[in-house]
Amino acid sequence: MTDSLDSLRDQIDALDQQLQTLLNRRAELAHAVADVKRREDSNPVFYRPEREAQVLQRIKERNQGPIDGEAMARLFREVMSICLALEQPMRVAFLGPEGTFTQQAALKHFGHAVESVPLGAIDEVFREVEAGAAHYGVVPVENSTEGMVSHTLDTFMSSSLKICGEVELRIHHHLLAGPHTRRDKVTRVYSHQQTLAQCRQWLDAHLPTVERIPVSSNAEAARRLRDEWNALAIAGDMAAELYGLERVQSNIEDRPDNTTRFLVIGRQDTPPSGRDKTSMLVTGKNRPGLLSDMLLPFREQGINLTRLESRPSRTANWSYVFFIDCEGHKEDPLLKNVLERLEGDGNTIRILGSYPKAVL
Ligand SMILES: O=C(O)C(=O)C[C@]1(C(=O)O)C=C[C@@H](O)C=C1
Repeated sequence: MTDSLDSLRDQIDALDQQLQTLLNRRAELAHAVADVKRREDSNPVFYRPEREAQVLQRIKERNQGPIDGEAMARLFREVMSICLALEQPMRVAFLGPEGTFTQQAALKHFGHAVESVPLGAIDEVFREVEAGAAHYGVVPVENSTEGMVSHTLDTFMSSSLKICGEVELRIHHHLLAGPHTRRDKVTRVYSHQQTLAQCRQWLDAHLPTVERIPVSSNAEAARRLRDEWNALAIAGDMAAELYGLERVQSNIEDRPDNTTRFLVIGRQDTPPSGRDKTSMLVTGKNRPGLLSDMLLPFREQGINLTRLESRPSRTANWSYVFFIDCEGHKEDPLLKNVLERLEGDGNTIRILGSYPKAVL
């Protein structure tokens, strides 16, 4: 005979009580961990990205369902966010305004117990963290459709901050209307330049005569609709919700796998987690074969490169800086060997950071 509704609810109540007790016990242990950190270090680092990545990865691997592994990991992400806030309240700066995909990425990575602080430009996020006004920052670094965010790469060249983590976000763009929008009188659509480019084919097919106006961010595009009657905007879920906009059409991005990668920046080095990446800046004397010689040690040691970008070095014309991402941690023997080889060949290397691969 199947259980009655009341009996099932009684079982749920009993489990909820156990879960509540266990979660508070876990929080007590987080407090104790914070005490150990304070005893061991006069300038303790409470946020441990390598530990969080290990916890979340293990949650996903051992999950038996029926809750989906990703959903279970997101649940524990929030539990750890609350535990970390008990150890030390966190301020995380991000490329604003409120409602940007960067804020979405910051909350996905740190959970909702952090104080997220919107700033107007990428270099302002770096400065906020450098000044100690925020513990960490989150900035966009590349999009699968439009490529790299050059302002982020350029800012690293003049910053001492380290990369402590990465976040990958599937990007869905929606066509939005404001409370005063007259659908039959629309003459313009607002969005960030990259977003307009990522929706180019859809706009050509559906709004070919509507003027496309780039603004500083998708959230700013959404914000403008509050006061305008002849405009539409393209933005994501958070911006639509934040500014109370109506979805005219969902998911208008040209590429369904459109993903943006974000970097977490801070002032700490991150120990190995077991599933890491390393980002570095490499410069060398401009000569034929410079780049191929730079890449040879990686191939010889069997280390996979995940990104390679070049940017003008700004020190001399036609002199370039190479941004290289590879798998592994800078403490790994094979990668250490590669770095020694590169320096031995006369290149200058600056490790931007070794950090856990994105788990969520
Ligand atoms: O293990 C630690 O170092 C903790 O502080 C505990 C904990 C957790 O809740 O599991 C919380 C914050 C850290 O970023 C990592 C993990």
